[in-house]
Amino acid sequence: MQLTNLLYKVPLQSTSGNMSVDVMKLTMDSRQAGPGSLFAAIRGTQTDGHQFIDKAVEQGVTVILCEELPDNRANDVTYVQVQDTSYALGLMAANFYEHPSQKLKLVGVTGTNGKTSTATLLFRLFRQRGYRTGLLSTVQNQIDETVIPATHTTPDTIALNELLAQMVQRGCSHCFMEVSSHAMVQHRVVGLHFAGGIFTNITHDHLDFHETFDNYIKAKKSFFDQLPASAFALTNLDDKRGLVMLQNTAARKESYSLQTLGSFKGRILSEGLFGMQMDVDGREVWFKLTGRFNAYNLLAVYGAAVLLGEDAEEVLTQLSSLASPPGRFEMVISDNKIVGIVDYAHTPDALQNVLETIAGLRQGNEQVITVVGCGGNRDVTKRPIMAEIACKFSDRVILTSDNPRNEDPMAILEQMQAGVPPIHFKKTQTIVDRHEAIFQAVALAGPHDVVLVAGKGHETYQEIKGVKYDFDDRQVLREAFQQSISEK
Ligand SMILES: CC(=O)N[C@H]1[C@@H](OP(=O)(O)OP(=O)(O)OC[C@H]2O[C@@H](n3ccc(=O)[nH]c3=O)[C@H](O)[C@@H]2O)O[C@H](CO)[C@@H](O)[C@@H]1O[C@H](C)C(=O)N[C@@H](C)C(=O)N[C@H](CCC(=O)O)C(=O)O
Ligand SMILES: Nc1ncnc2c1ncn2[C@@H]1O[C@H](COP(=O)(O)OP(=O)(O)OP(=O)(O)O)[C@@H](O)[C@H]1O
Ligand SMILES: N[C@H](CCC[C@H](N)C(=O)O)C(=O)O
Ligand SMILES: [Mg+2]
Repeated sequence: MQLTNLLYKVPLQSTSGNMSVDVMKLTMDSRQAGPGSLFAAIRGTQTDGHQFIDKAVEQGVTVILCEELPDNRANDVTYVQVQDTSYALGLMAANFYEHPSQKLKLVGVTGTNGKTSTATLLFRLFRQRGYRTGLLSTVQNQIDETVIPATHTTPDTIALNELLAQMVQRGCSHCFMEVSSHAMVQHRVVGLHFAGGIFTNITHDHLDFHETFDNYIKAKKSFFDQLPASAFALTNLDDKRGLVMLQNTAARKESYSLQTLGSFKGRILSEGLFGMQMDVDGREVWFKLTGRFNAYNLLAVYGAAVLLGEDAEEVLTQLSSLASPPGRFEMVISDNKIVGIVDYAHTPDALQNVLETIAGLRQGNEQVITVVGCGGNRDVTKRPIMAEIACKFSDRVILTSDNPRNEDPMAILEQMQAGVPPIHFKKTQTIVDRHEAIFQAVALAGPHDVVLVAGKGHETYQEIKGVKYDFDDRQVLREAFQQSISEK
């Protein structure tokens, strides 16, 4: 694409060099830059992309997009200076891929918890309704039946537009995507046209990145601030910040609630381990998902589908046949009836929701044994809180490693231990090795007891010092069940 077309609507500060060059590829990584490509220098959290401009030039790059022009500029390279490279790149990626988001109905889901669940249920629902559909999620990206591995909850702006363009090419009419708070701050969705936005909830997370809760709220809210008037903005009225999110949006304001009157109203009638009965806008429906948090997700999915023009009754009938997404309250039951639950609860709020759901499903004096850890190189403030919640709602707790990444696993566990109230010391154990921790939990369990393995959900690896080792909580649970039965 001609550089001038690529720069359509991009606020420029200055340019130098030939502006009638052709750009074949966009990249923000100098290691991927070469002849015909445009390298965008982005100031990151680890390093500053501006440091790699010379390297990109050496590799024969055609255009440099930057916030600061280098003093020594190459004659055969075009330099474009903008105020904010990530923002400019967002607009340029949309131009480069010819605005795929305008050629399908794109719905974004934001919030601390429930994005993957909501987006995945919407994706499955719309596929079941016969639409070609796309999904961009933490677990995986999908173009109809084709699975494309995901590296982020929200892909970077270039990958994102490329994926959307592929969806359009494959005839998709809808795409459901997660919009993380990181994505908002880094302008990953800046050039996109949304048909709708959904807010799930907001609780503490990612304070390592956003620093204050206020910044985190602002990041989520900015998604609704940028929605066009043609879109719908569907919010959770029962969340304290539900209305704040929509304060400045131009989009049509819609809401859902389990507690008050919203555009879409639901009520849980009964709950069991294998599903729940709800009243949704006056219709009684049985869902295969359980837990109050899933009642919210289902209501959001139903509301969004209706706002996209689908028939309410048909939507509810089809929703009732859908199962939970992978690693979200996923059950593995042993031959002797120990109930294993693998859940991606990696925030205090999610952990509490899952444990409260389990507590609500208890019928007698079954024990709840929780295995939980916290990821390294992530928000440290949640560590003691998650340990405290685990203790409060469980009979036994085994603190273990999640993805330690580049931190010392024992140091993370010490921060978790600091949250364990003295009265719970006796029921708490610390086992660094996650495999061993799961085996120990199963060894402690008897028939009908619940073993909750929290934090990693669908993940099939454990990341330790830059290496991703094969690890699947569901698989390890199955192995532990087998061993416990053969020993008994
Ligand atoms: C905190 C964060 O979001 N980091 C993302 C960010 O990295 P960064 O800002 O640290 O980048 P950096 O390493 O400082 O480098 C700055 C720039 O120099 C460039 N560079 C670097 C080295 C080099 O040799 N040449 C070069 O050009 C880099 O490509 C980059 O453009 O930009 C990178 C390139 O797009 C991302 O891969 C990286 O995601 C990392 C892997 C990550 O873990 N992100 C997580 C925290 C994240 O984004 N999570 C959210 C959701 C979480 C949730 O909702 O629960 C997500 O959307 O996935
Ligand atoms: N609506 C909800 N409210 C609160 N907790 C939820 C909700 N939906 C799911 N959860 C809990 O949060 C966990 C993560 O859910 P999900 O993967 O859908 O969230 P997410 O927002 O996509 O998370 P991430 O930020 O990691 O992408 C689930 O395993 C469950 O424990
Ligand atoms: N998208 C989240 C996932 C956290 C999952 C947990 N298993 C961890 O590794 O901390 C993040 O990148 O912060
Ligand atoms: Mg997600």
